[in-house]
Order: sequence, then C-alpha cells, then structure tokens
Amino acid sequence: MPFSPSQLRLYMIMGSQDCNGRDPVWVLKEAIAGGITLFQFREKGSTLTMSETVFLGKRLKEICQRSSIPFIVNDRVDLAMVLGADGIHVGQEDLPAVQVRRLMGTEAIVGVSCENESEADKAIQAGADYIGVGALFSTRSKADAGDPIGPETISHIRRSNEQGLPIVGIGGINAANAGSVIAAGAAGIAVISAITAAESPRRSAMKLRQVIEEQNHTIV
Ligand SMILES: Cc1ncc(COP(=O)(O)OP(=O)(O)O)c(N)n1
Ligand SMILES: Cc1ncsc1CCOP(=O)(O)O
Ligand SMILES: [Mg+2]
Repeated sequence: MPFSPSQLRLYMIMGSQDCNGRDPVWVLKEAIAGGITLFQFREKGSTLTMSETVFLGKRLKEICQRSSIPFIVNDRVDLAMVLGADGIHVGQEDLPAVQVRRLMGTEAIVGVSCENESEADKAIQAGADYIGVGALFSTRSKADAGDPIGPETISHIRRSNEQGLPIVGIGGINAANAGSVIAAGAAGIAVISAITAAESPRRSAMKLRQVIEEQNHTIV
C-alpha cells in the first residue's frame, strides 16, 4: 500500500507501557473502531522482554493489517524487519534516516522527528516520507521531550519546506488543541495518551477524528 499523507490524519502511538494495565490488543482494536489512520508500535521503557515484544508486535500488526492501517515501528530497524512492518519512525538520536531508508528499502514508510527547519531539510534529503514535529505541548508520555515548542513551529517548518513534505504534530495533543495543530499546517496529529489513557479509546479517537475533519473543512 503506497504511503499517502492522508494516512497521517490520526496517528496513534502505543506500547504496553501506555495502557495502564489494559490489554494493548483491546486498546488498539477500540482505537481502530474509532477511526485512527496510522499506528506506531513504541515499546519503550516497558518490562517486556524482546521475545514478548515481538509476540505483542505480531498481534498488533495483524490487527492493523486486517483494517488496512499501516503498521510503523518506533526506533528499531531490526524489530521492524522481524515484524514485516510497513515503516519505521526515527528521531534525531536514532539510526540516521538515510541508513534507515537504505535498510528498509524504497517501499517502506520512513518518518523522522524534527524540531526545526534544518532537521527537516536533512530528513527530506534522507528520503523521509513525513516528519513528526514536537513536543508541541507539554506531555507526560515522554520523559525527555523537552520544553513544548508550540504549533507555530509547524507553520515555520512548513514555510521553509518547499517539497511540502507532510508534517504530523505530536506531544500533548488532545481534542481541545488538535484544531490548532491542523490550522498550523499539519497533515495530522500523533497521540499516545489522548487515546490510550481515555476511558473509551474508541470514543476518544472518534472525537479527535471529528475535530480534525472539521478543521480540514474550515481550511479548505
Ligand atoms: C510521529 C512521531 N513523531 C515523533 C516521535 C518521537 O521520536 P523520537 O524523538 O525518536 O522519540 P521516541 O519516540 O523514540 O522516544 C515519534 N515517536 N513519532
Ligand atoms: C513520542 C513523543 N515524541 C514527542 S512528544 C511524544 C509523546 C506524545 O505522547 P502524548 O500524546 O501522550 O503527549
Ligand atoms: Mg526515537
């Protein structure tokens, strides 16, 4: 399935550490029913062994595949390959995007985290399909996220990004501020806790989709 920027609209990220004891399989199924468009498996700082991580990743990938939701792996090319992932997301501290592209091939979706124009330029040169910009707002899901950089950073990067590489905003995004991220020029939002910590992941995803579609409608 070739990558389309519309797949970034509601990008859910999750590992078992984000589920507060609930079953990640259930959380993902509910989120898919609520309308997520892309999924990233981010098993980070959890207690799972590597073989448990592979086991969980396989189950989550199968669920995504059944619903035609692309399955992205965070950070690890080895895990992405073992799981037959559709793509990988790397940050500035991870394996460089240019090597990731070489290892994963031309078909894979490659996403890169960027905080400024020069990181975005490098990601474009490396052959990224999209960039993740954040943390836009304060977040409790990533201890080393740094100070919030605000949705205006998306507008700055967009203005200097002539190729128009799609941008997904991340960090502290919820139904109340998602509209401002889309209004700043993002193709979509990436969230962890807004879905994984919600009482109903399905209703939360539905609400986020509604905000995104309404904001897109206003822009068009
Ligand atoms: C869509 C998306 N954007 C940004 C990130 C953050 O990546 P990184 O900076 O490498 O941090 P970790 O997620 O690895 O802790 C992301 N994962 N996804
Ligand atoms: C992975 C990541 N990268 C930047 S902020 C962040 C965490 C996003 O989680 P939340 O949506 O719960 O703020
Ligand atoms: Mg990373």
